[in-house]
Amino acid sequence: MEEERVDMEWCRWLPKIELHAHLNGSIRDSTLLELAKILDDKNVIVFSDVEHVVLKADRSLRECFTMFDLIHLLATDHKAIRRIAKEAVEDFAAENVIYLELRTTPKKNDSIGMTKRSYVEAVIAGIESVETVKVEFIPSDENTKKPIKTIPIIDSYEPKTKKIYVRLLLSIDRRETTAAALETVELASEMKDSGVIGIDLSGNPRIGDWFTVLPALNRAKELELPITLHCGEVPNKKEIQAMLEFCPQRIGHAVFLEDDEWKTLKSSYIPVEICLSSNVKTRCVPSYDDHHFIDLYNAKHPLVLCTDDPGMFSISLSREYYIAAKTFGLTKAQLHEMAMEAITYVFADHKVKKALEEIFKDSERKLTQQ
Ligand SMILES: CNc1ncnc2c1ncn2[C@@H]1O[C@H](COP(=O)(O)O)[C@@H](O)[C@H]1O
Ligand SMILES: [Zn+2]
Repeated sequence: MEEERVDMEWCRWLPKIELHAHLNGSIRDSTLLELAKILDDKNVIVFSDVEHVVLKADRSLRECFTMFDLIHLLATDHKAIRRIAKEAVEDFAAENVIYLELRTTPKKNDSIGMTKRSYVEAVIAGIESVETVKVEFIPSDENTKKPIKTIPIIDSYEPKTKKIYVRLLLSIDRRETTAAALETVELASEMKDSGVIGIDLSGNPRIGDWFTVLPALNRAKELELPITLHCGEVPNKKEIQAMLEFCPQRIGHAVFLEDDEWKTLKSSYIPVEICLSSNVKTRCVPSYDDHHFIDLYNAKHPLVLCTDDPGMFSISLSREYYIAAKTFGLTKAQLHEMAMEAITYVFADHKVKKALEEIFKDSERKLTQQ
């Protein structure tokens, strides 16, 4: 084996599983600027006001949510939603992401005839219109008898992976009412055969109340929809405890846990979606060196590296693996094992997990030959 050296190229080569990525946080800057130009032409916004906001590199957590309000204004209609969903899948595939759970908050906008359902249908249409890589989107579950949607590969574009599995999580925004959150959960259940696989709770962690969304999350449990919660992105002891007690299938972030909550988390084995750059860039964690990733990693706690918002933070999943390697001295074998471990935490069925295992077995063989 050659001298161990983890570089970006190797991290791109590594097959990866992305379990925490928000659709509207994954938009290319170039697309946001194009969408801004269209709205400028319609006199809805002033392009020059928006341009410097879009291109700003570092944002505090509060500034991120102001930015999301702007993004939601720019990517408002069904056409824009289709486009950003298509491009997001292409961009993840280009990083050799072989399985993507993309999450998004279904939005309603009466003035353009958008319902939560039509929003999700636009996302699905975008995913199905990807042409640069084969997309396995509709679950291949025998009971549904639905064909796997595959699209021929176009030669002119070279994605790292030849096939990407994509599933959708519907997000509840913490600003929503109980009724609105319930509507999202019912929609997710109705769209189970259309590629929707679970529920996420996200949004500005300083806004909203756990007990407002709890009835909807309980309903999701009843409907056997897997759940992931943004947990402890800001200090909120009561809420963190309530979330851990709720026992979701996964949690995201887990930054501001105190000793007793760490104990509860570690004994619960709830997998944690780790978002290194998101936490550092939003200043929730002071530096990569200070990140709780290494504590969980050393404790062999289930975890998966994720991007959160690759567009918003100008990052990629390959880069997150590279940062983990550089910051914590992880070897190629350790990174490969960590990437492969994520199979256990995906919400997709056994058949998909088996297929992912095969891909990692193959890359493991190649790794030993490197
Ligand atoms: C930075 N940390 C974060 N913490 C909490 N929620 C976040 C987030 N990043 C993104 N979102 C959630 O995802 C939405 C954008 O994607 P969608 O419109 O759903 O596709 C944001 O409005 C917020 O609700
Ligand atoms: Zn998130």
